Amino acid sequence: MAPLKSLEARYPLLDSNFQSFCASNGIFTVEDFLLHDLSVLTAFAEQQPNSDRLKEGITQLLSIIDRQHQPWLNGLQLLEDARQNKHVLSTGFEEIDKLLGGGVREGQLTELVGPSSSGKTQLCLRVAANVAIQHVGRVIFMDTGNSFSPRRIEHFIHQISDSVLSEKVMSNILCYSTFDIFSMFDVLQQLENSLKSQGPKGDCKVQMLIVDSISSLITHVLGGSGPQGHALMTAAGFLLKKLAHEHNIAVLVTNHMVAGEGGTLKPALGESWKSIPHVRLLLSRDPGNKISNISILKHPSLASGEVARFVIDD
Ligand SMILES: Nc1ncnc2c1ncn2[C@@H]1O[C@H](COP(=O)(O)OP(=O)(O)OP(=O)(O)O)[C@@H](O)[C@H]1O
Repeated sequence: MAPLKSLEARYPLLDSNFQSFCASNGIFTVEDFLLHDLSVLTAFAEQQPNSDRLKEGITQLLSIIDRQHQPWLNGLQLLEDARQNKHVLSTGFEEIDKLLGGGVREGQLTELVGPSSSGKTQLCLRVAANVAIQHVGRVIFMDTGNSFSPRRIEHFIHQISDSVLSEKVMSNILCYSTFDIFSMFDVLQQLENSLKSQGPKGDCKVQMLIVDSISSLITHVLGGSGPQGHALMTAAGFLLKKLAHEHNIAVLVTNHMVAGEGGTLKPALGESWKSIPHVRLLLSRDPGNKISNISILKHPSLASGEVARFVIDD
C-alpha cells in the first residue's frame, strides 16, 4: 500500500502537517489509515489547532480510497455492460469463431495453451491482423520471446483482404518487447494510465492485448519453494483481467507446454494458474500436418471438449 507521502504531490491537503498528524496516530500508509478507527481519528483531529484542514484531509483520503473500488453493479447493469461494451471479436477463422460463439470476447482473458510449434504465435499474429482490419481497433502485442514478425502480419493482412491499406492496419498493431515479469508490469501499468487518461472515446480504441507468451515470463519466477512466484503470477493474471474488464479489451495470452511425469506434456503454467483465465483453449497439430485442432478446456458459457479444425496458412 502507498505511503501517505506519495500522495502529497497530487493532493496538497495531505501535506507534511497531515502526515505528521497521522504519524502521531501510527498511520504511515493508506493501509494503516484503513485499519484505523476513523471516528477516533476524527475526534483526535478536532482537538488540534488546525482541525478543519485535518478533517478535510481525512475526507480527501477516504474519497481517494473510494475511487479505487469498482462500484457494485446489479445483474441488470452487468447485462447492459455485456451488451454494450463486451463485444465478441472475430478471430478471422470461421471454424474457431463457430466454436467460440463468434470469437474472443472483450472483457475476458483467453488463454491458448499448446506444445511447441502447435501454432500459438501464428494464431496470435493472424488474430491481431484480423482484429486491426475488421474492428478498426488497436492491438497491443507484448512479445516475450522475439516471436513478433511484422512481415508475417503483413502477409496475413494481404491474405485477409487485398483492399485494405496494410500501412494503416499495421500502424494500429503496437509491439512491446518484454523479457521479464517486472517490465511486463511496467508496460501494463503505463497502458492502464494511458487508457484511463484517454477515456472510452479515445481516437482508436485498444481492443486486444496479446501476451506471447505469458508462461515464459512467469515460469522463471515460479522456481523454488517461496510463495513470491505464485503471488506474481496471480498479480499478473489479476492485472490482465482488470484491464480486460475495465477497458473492454479482449486479452489473449499463450502458455507453452513442458514435459511432466512420464514425459507427457502439461501446461507450463499449471494448477494454480488454470482458474485465472476466463477461457482456456488447447491447440495441437501433428508434425507435417497443416490442419490445427483447437479445443475448449474451459469456457464460462460453452461446453468443454468441443473441437474445431482450422488451417492457419494455405
Ligand atoms: N513465417 C512463417 N511462415 C510460414 N510458416 C511459419 C512461419 N513461422 C512459423 N510457421 C509455422 O507455424 C508453425 C507454428 O509455429 P508457432 O511459432 O506459431 O508455434 P508456437 O506454438 O508458438 O510454438 P512455441 O511454443 O515454440 O513458440 C511452425 O511449426 C511453422 O511450421
